[in-house]
Amino acid sequence: MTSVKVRVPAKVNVQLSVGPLRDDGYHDLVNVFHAVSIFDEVVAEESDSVTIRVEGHTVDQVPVNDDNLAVRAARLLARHAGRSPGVSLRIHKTIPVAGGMAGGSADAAGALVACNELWKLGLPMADLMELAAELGSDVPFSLLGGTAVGTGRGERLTEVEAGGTFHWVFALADGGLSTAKVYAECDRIRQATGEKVGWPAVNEDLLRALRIGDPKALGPELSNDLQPAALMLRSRLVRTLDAGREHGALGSIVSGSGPTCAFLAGSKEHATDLAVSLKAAGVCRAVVTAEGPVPGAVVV
Ligand SMILES: C[C@](O)(CO)[C@H](O)COP(=O)(O)OP(=O)(O)OC[C@H]1O[C@@H](n2ccc(N)nc2=O)[C@H](O)[C@@H]1O
Ligand SMILES: Nc1ncnc2c1ncn2[C@@H]1O[C@H](COP(=O)(O)OP(=O)(O)OP(=O)(O)O)[C@@H](O)[C@H]1O
Repeated sequence: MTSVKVRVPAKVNVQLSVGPLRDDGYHDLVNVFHAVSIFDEVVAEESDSVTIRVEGHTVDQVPVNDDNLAVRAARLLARHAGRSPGVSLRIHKTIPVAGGMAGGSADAAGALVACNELWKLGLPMADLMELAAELGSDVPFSLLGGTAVGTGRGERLTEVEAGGTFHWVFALADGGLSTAKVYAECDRIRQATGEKVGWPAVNEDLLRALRIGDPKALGPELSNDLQPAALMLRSRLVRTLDAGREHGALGSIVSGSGPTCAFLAGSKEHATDLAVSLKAAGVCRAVVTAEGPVPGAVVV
């Protein structure tokens, strides 16, 4: 039986600047994405109907019906290509579920690439990117990978050439956070404090640090406008972030909508040491090291 396997990375947002709430319920962003070496695998096999199986940690929270983003991606692609959507999808999840690392988006991107190959559609990347944007704001980046600036709701991407490999430590939390609820909390805080919300702009110092591959310069530039909202909804993350700083992380930040926390290290050895310290501090469910940037969804 023909089968296609695709590997798709998680992301961390090294800058997430959130503009005002738009009429369509989304926010305009400056979203600097960075793909890291934590991967989900999507396997697509020929089938008469659409089926989905999900394996891995905390997969009980992942829908195994038409709500699954990978199933939605396969159906959307089939409709676009004017063919039947028959495919058997199997997902092996390593990216934390509802963790702020674009796990569902990764699976959607993986299904687009896998089905394009399985069904021999030969659609170009540009077409897949358009379909990806229909599925979710983070899905185009999961296809592209690397490092990129996202504008609009995060779906319009411009690649950034990173000048080296960055070493990261991720503190995974128990239980996820809903992305929509975190954005809503961000709006609530802004309204309550009367904060004036400006048009987001890319941080040029951050881009420079990425381009020259300098983690010491990148660390202090990491920023996430959703962090106060994530900390309000999950106050114990304050301790997690503090522990990273105390143990010498160059930068400590909530990843996207959280609750995963990301720590930047100066080298692979530094990342390993930091991971050991964070584990010992008992401030999270699990600790993983990863490096970035890595490519987006690829057939393996
Ligand atoms: C937090 C991030 O992960 C950072 O990369 C993304 O902005 C979220 O991307 P995503 O999970 O693909 O989100 P979507 O599925 O497009 O939207 C989920 C919900 O998040 C909110 N949302 C998302 C993107 C955006 N630019 N503004 C928003 O307000 C909306 O309430 C939306 O209904
Ligand atoms: N293939 C999938 N994998 C994970 N979650 C999925 C999938 N399909 C649908 N979902 C639903 O999407 C919700 C968000 O999960 P996801 O792992 O994408 O969150 P996230 O990583 O925080 O997203 P992001 O970082 O893009 O905001 C889950 O609670 C789950 O109900």
